[in-house]
Amino acid sequence: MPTVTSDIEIARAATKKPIFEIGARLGIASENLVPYGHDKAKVSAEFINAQSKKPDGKLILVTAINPTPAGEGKTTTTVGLGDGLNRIGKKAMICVREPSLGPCFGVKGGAAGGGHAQVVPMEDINLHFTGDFHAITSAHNLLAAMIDNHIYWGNELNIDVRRVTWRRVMDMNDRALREIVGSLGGVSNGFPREGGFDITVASEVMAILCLASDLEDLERRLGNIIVAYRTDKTPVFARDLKADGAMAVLLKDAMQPNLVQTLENNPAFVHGGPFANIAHGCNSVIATKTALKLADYVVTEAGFGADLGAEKFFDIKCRKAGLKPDAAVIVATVRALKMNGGVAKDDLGREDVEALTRGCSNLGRHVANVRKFGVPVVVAINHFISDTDAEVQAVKDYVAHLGAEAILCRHWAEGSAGIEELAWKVVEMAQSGTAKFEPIYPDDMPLMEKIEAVAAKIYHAGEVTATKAVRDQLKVWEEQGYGDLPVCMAKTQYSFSTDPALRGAPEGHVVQVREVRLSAGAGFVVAITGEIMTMPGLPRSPAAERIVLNDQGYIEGLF
Ligand SMILES: Nc1ncnc2c1ncn2[C@@H]1O[C@H](COP(=O)(O)OP(=O)(O)O)[C@@H](O)[C@H]1O
Ligand SMILES: O=COP(=O)(O)O
Ligand SMILES: [Mg+2]
Repeated sequence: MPTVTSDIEIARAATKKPIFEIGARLGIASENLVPYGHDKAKVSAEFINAQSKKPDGKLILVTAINPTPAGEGKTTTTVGLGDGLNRIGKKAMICVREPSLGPCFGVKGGAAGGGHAQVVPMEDINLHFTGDFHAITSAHNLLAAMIDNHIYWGNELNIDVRRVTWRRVMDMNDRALREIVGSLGGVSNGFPREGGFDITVASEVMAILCLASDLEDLERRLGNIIVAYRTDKTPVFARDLKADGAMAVLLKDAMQPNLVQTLENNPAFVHGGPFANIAHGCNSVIATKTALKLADYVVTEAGFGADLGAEKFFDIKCRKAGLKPDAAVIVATVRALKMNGGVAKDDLGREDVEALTRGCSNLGRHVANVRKFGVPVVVAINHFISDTDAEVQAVKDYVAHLGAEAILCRHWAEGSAGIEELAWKVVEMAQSGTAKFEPIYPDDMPLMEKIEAVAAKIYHAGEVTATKAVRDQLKVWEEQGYGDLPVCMAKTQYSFSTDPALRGAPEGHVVQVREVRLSAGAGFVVAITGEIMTMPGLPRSPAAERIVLNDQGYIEGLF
């Protein structure tokens, strides 16, 4: 097996251009860029507002099949495809999410792409970047502190201390903080109550930043956050605590998209970072809409498999932002197809065409699902060194039977030179005008029926179960005027079902909705199914154990 240069070594060897040059290629003058060093910058709100009259470029979504724990290369393929489009002479840019420190120091590692398809500087992007996540964490926890402080000083709003729904967040995996009791230690510390921490990427503030159209909309949405209920079950909003102004101040800079570049010096926005299993999983609307004004082709990603990220990209982000996607790329890997065909994680390196063909049922389901949104689909086989010709051919043959095309892509190993065929295919699809995007359910469908529509049409569930309390809560929110909101399904990323071990394309399974949460600021209702966690834990041997500074003070172990 040839030695593989690590992502961080490739990224460190990159010849980056000054960020002002990258901006100039997009028509962004230096006075409209706020530099963070020489290779990162935020784009000014004034410049963004001045682009509104320009025509939009074509919008391409990169999604995937149900992944292995390592991920199947959506971000890598988004970067590679952006480079590939520029290589064939198209004016293209990419929009991806900011990585979370949680998976970076936990299991999955970074989220800046991989191999010769990365955004750089990958260390900065995977660590503190431009501080957006710290700002989101601070804004979220300021609100939490103001809730307990209000209760401490007499609780004029008559908050029912048993019904505070706003938790705290931290951008790190820490199971010990999932359920805590705060304000212990006596009178001066306030009124003890149960609470807990979620990971920052699951925060409603993150979702608000990603869905807000500008600073005014951001502040309005922040004010709409429901933090608690009174004993008469009426909601208490962030604006009742006068927290929205200060939160917007903390988020002012974070609202501006971050401009960086790929290894091949092509422009990239990296902005916003919600996960797609516990949140909506898409980068910010403001970055995507701005990119559409600056480039002829915009390639963006949505987290995990198409049952999660793509469904939310279509039903939440596109619906609410008025975006009309022109094409979709479904990333498939031989390893994930074999895992969906029943092969154990440790045996994925061995050729097994039979298991792979069984696992193709997962790919076929995702192709059919994306087509239900009226978006044309192409499959990108993200080539891994361990793939055999027989396995790759089996995927191509299977996809051909679906009336679609599967294109072998070697961008991880070769950069843009390895993905030209996909780039040409995406151009053909986007220019064909065949896309007729429609969300999977209408705004005025009752909330429970929306959950049932996603479960039936996307997950192929046979039934959705929910307690009377959950159903009554949805009815109350409809009476309070939230019935037109989309739903955001919190579900395992490993299966169409709520059982992470049920791979492939299960039919007729039962989706149990155990809890619902109203994100009144973000503008969606979260339906939590199965055992999904909003604060992940660290694995037995976290990646943090291998992330160090070497003798020259350089970072090692980030991947
Ligand atoms: N073709 C490939 N060969 C080897 N490793 C890859 C390949 N594509 C992606 N990777 C690695 O797999 C991991 C997941 O890739 P990523 O693009 O983050 O996936 P996703 O965005 O779908 O989670 C990263 O560590 C990346 O470097
Ligand atoms: O929300 C999850 O994103 P990835 O699939 O890119 O890990
Ligand atoms: Mg990713």
